[in-house]
Amino acid sequence: MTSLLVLGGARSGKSRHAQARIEAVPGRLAFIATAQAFDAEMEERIARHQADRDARWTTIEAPLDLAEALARAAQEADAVLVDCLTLWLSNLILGDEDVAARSEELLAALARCPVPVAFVANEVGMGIVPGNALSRRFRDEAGRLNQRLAQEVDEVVFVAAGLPLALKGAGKFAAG
Ligand SMILES: Nc1nc2c(ncn2[C@@H]2O[C@H](COP(=O)(O)OP(=O)(O)OP(=O)(O)O)[C@@H](O)[C@H]2O)c(=O)[nH]1
Repeated sequence: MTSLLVLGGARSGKSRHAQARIEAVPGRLAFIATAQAFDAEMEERIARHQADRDARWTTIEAPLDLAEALARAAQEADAVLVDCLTLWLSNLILGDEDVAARSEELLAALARCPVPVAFVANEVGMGIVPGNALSRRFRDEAGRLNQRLAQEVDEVVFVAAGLPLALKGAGKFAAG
């Protein structure tokens, strides 16, 4: 089934773009959230996102077990949105997980996914080189993960200032 990767910076409109693309698919929709609410502001943000999704959506929260969540979501829904890969990567690094193994697991789950799936990820690393090793590792791993996903998916879009820029396979995702 076709797949989409939506890249962008913070508050670029990437989540909104990905949600709209998935909502164009008829039927039941699954939202896999990798975020965790650690404070009241994040709780409010999450509540706003939930209110923005209609009754077609179900939510699965998967801060670490993304491959398993994708396989499960694909059985219950006609299309799946994963938001976001970069936060998932951050959860893996902070949890001292094996990033390479987890990434391979995710790519295998994507290859087996029977329904359209869209991933949201941050384009990080366009600023100055971070001053500490952990941030530099995160930046490198995020770039690597985006490249891996971009190779595998049918369509890649970069969103800046709310505007989508086609990077690969324009319109191929969930067409027809
Ligand atoms: N745990 C949880 N997280 C959610 C839920 N809905 C959305 N999120 C998270 O909300 C985050 C995106 O929200 P924002 O931080 O407002 O968006 P942003 O990435 O800064 O901005 P955009 O580029 O406009 O998408 C993602 O990391 C999602 O995982 C939910 O139901 N549960």
